[in-house]
Amino acid sequence: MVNAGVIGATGYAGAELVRVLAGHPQARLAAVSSVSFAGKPLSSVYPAYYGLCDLCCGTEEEVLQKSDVVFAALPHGLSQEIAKKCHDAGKVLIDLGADFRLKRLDEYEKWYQVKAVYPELHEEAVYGLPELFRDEIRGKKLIANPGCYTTAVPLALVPALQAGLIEKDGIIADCKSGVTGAGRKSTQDTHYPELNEGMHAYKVGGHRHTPEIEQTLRRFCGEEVTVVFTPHLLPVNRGILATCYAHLKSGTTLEQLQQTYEDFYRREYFVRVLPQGMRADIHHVRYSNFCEIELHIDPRTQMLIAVSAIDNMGKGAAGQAVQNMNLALGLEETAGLTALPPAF
Ligand SMILES: NC(=O)C1=CN([C@@H]2O[C@H](COP(=O)(O)OP(=O)(O)OC[C@H]3O[C@@H](n4cnc5c(N)ncnc54)[C@H](OP(=O)(O)O)[C@@H]3O)[C@@H](O)[C@H]2O)C=CC1
Ligand SMILES: CC(=O)N[C@@H](CCC(=O)OP(=O)(O)O)C(=O)O
Repeated sequence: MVNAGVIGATGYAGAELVRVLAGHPQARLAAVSSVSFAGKPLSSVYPAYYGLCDLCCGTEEEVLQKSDVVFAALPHGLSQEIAKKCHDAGKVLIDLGADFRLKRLDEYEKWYQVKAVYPELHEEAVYGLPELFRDEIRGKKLIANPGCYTTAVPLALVPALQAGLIEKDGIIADCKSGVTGAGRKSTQDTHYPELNEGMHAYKVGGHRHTPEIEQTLRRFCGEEVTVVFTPHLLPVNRGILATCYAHLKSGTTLEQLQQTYEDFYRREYFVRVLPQGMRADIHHVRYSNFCEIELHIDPRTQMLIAVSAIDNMGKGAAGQAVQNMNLALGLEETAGLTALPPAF
């Protein structure tokens, strides 16, 4: 059995990790931590876990001591010291935050306003998007788990980009997120009367996921890529719907695109390329690690429209983190992640 620990277990991503790990056949939850709820059972923070996971919230140090694999689900800026401690103690760290995602440290420092204190750890970290970088993740000890938008958008675009079926200029990612993406702390934007029955774009023209999406796309076309990324807040709990637009290279057909995506994801358990006529829907992937992709061509504008759907808490956070743990430890990649999404 693998001893897994969660730092920041009282947040949405941490609590979802606890739920996923509870169903993992080869992992046991060894320790969880919180600052605000120190000494209290996790089930007092999330009553759904009462009688099922009554572990008390301890300190970060306790998690580090008791775990072989540490998951950090903290606001950005807090994982660098944890990574250093895990490195020194030879433990695996899967960081759900953004501290190790950007390889260009000037970009990290600019977008997150944080100093990169251990450049060698940033160098060592691998980007945990298994469908795109699986071989880099196997056996590694420091894994940067991508965020929700930065998973949904590249999965929708990379097959076409790598195959040279779309232009790298003029890519647009128009995305909608459920409110759990904003974390547990309430704000004016996430306050029920102001959120319910509404929808708005936010951080337009400057969201910090933009350089992360560009970093991934760059790796599949070997050149700089600039993306227009616009996120919107949807009045639902879970889900990311990413509608991605790109100019087609002359002569590209829908049949060619469909075949390219089906071939690219043929062996991927978690990615479902939908046949023509089926719709990608956040409803179909809730509480799961699955991603659905739907493909269209607009013949008038000669653009690809690729729509992907994931659960921001699943494939966009905790599910993918467990998939990364499985890969890092040499376990079955799908272990603990095979439950069907609820049908309704
Ligand atoms: N929600 C999502 O869809 C996704 C989130 N992520 C990333 O995962 C991370 C966590 O996000 P999320 O769970 O949504 O956030 P929440 O705000 O829901 O939770 C934050 C957690 O961090 C802890 N925390 C906050 N400040 C500190 C501090 N100064 N020292 C120690 N612990 C602290 C809180 O613990 P306590 O207050 O109990 O001490 C809480 O457990 C973030 O980096 C986020 O960007 C990534 C992908 C998707
Ligand atoms: C709705 C909402 O606010 N979503 C978050 C993204 C959540 C996420 O993916 O977190 P990372 O920043 O760790 O990638 C946002 O836009 O910042």
